[in-house]
Amino acid sequence: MDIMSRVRENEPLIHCMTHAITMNDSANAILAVGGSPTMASHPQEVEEIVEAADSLVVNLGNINEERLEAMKIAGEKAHERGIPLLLDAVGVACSTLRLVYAQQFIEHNRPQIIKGNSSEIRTLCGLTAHAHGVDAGAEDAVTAENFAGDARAFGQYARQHGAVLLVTGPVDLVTDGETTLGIANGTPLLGRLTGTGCMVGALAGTWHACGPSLAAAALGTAVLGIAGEEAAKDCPGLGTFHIRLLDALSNLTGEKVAEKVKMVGAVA
Ligand SMILES: Nc1ncnc2c1ncn2[C@@H]1O[C@H](COP(=O)(O)OP(=O)(O)OP(=O)(O)O)[C@@H](O)[C@H]1O
Ligand SMILES: Cc1ncsc1CCO
Repeated sequence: MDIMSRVRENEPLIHCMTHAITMNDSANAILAVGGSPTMASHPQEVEEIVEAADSLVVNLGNINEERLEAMKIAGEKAHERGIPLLLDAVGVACSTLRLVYAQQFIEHNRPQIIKGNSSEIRTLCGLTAHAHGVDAGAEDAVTAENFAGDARAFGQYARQHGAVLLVTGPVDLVTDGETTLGIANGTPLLGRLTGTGCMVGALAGTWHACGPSLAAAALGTAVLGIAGEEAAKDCPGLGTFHIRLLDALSNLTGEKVAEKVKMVGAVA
């Protein structure tokens, strides 16, 4: 059975620690593909909640003191239990606080998937980056021309940290340092709606409960990209796109994804 069907059958419990800007969209994305979301972030209850979870997503967007503390407790619990753990490194390219926190989180808790846009992942890898706030700078985008070089640089970091890197943008790159996948699905509308990167993290974290990290990461971005393409058809504007994105997500199957996925520049 494919990972998408396994999630629909098992309804895994996904603990998704994210922020107000994207909380509702992330919970609905998880529900749309068959997962069961919890979103709690109180430091005094998060350990108990992660104890019961099948997968943890930690998103560094819009942080505050309470979330920093709760995400630390949750990350340690997930590591101790050995459950799937995804770190979404939102904002590490524009905030030293988040960068240092992410580096320590990765060191201590060994997330199996580390996600970010191209500027965020370049920053984590110690490469020059041109972030525009929490968005990626155009100069940092993965393209057909720089794909092989980016695959090498990101692959080295992935091997060193025993993690899959999930890098989003017009072309997405997923690598564990051995296998690198390029995924070209999507629409520019996804870049104009806030929180779509966070939805990719929530989705990858959901499939992470029922499948290997590389496949879960690739599915996360491929599925949002394909859903975006469906939602963009004859779309009058961003508001309708937002609603149709959820419609498309809830209707996608593994077969449809296999038919629609656009792989580019795969390096194995
Ligand atoms: N110009 C584009 N063309 C096609 N797909 C895109 C484009 N821009 C973004 N996407 C898709 O949108 C999704 C989110 O990627 P993006 O890099 O914009 O994340 P992000 O900057 O972290 O987003 P956010 O800050 O809104 O959460 C990915 O699945 C990506 O493939
Ligand atoms: C965290 C954050 N800050 C501004 S927009 C946004 C959501 C996407 O990253």
